[in-house]
Amino acid sequence: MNKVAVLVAGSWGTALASVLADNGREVLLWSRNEEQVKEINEEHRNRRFLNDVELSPLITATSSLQQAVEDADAILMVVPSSGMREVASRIKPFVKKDTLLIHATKGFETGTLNSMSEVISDELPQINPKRIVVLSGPSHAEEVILKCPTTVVVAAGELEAAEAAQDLLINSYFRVYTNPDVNGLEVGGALKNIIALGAGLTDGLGFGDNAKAALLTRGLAEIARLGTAMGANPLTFAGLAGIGDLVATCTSKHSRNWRAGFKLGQGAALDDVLKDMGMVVEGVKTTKAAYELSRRYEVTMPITDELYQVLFEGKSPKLAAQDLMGRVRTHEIEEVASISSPKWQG
Ligand SMILES: NC(=O)C1=CN([C@@H]2O[C@H](COP(=O)(O)OP(=O)(O)OC[C@H]3O[C@@H](n4cnc5c(N)ncnc54)[C@H](OP(=O)(O)O)[C@@H]3O)[C@@H](O)[C@H]2O)C=CC1
Ligand SMILES: O=C(CO)COP(=O)(O)O
Repeated sequence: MNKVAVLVAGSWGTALASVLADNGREVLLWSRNEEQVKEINEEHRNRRFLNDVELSPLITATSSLQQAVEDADAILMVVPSSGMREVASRIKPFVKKDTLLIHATKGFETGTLNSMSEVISDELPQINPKRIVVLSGPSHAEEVILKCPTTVVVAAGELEAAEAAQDLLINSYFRVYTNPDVNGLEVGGALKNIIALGAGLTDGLGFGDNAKAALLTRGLAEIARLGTAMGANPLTFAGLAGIGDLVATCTSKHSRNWRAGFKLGQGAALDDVLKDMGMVVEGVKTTKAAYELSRRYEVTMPITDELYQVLFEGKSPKLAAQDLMGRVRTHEIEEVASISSPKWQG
């Protein structure tokens, strides 16, 4: 696996392209922005997203999707969830059926409530769905690009596909685990952004560490409740794509979701916060998707419900916090009647 296409040249795509280049892969990094392509090729920089870090000469940028993917042994899709279907459908004519397809996007499709692997599978029917790999875990681009020690996890229906992705990406500062639980990784990766928005909100409101710990812990409980109803292994949420990513995102200055929540907690309006960020804040759309998924799967998700009302119905964050604290008293741990966890064959 020597040639890898990375779509797109946002912060996470560029950081993953650097990991691949450090592993000796030839990387074609696609962007729809000609100026960014020129900057990467001529100056080896992607200043808008990753400041002044120098990129490897093994990374070549292109604005042609065909050129990026047609000779690629592997394609790494890192498009924000809102653009995944469009980009997947545009590459369809050029993707061969044995290409390794990995995605590292954290979100669900608005409207259909499809996961990203379902969207990719719809648009690229030539790829065996069991060979679509999900990459998730606690991994801020700003730290990966500086080669800070990072651990992630990849999941696919076929062990061999997950191991191929592991081989492609693992190195001395980027440790990659495998897991058969595609649903668990996709639910954990997407929904932690809701809780990160909430953690930012509580910090913006001036609540303390107790409130943040409560939000992380009870947030994890509702993520696991929905994930399990969708067929995930509850233990996945005790791993990198669950508690690992929650800790990294809810406590980090790098997190766009935390930063957006913080500004909302200080009284800013959602539209202004998103405009100022200039980068993707997946948690906003994911709050809507999770609110709808909780109804589809008949799962109680009080934090998601309150955040939905704050983001989309003008509820005050303070009242949302009061309402969460004033819920009817309940047990901490729920009975789980039967769990059927995904497993690899053989
Ligand atoms: N940043 C991180 O540390 C991590 C991010 N992720 C996930 O990775 C995904 C991408 O996030 P990230 O790289 O941070 O986002 P950024 O905001 O850094 O960059 C997003 C990029 O996507 C481009 N883009 C958006 N929509 C389209 C489209 N329809 N077609 C083509 N290009 C498009 C934007 O281009 P333009 O500027 O032209 O709009 C921009 O270059 C998200 O799901 C995020 O949750 C996961 C782990 C870590
Ligand atoms: O997913 C991430 C870290 O694992 C990045 O989170 P943000 O999108 O909130 O920056």
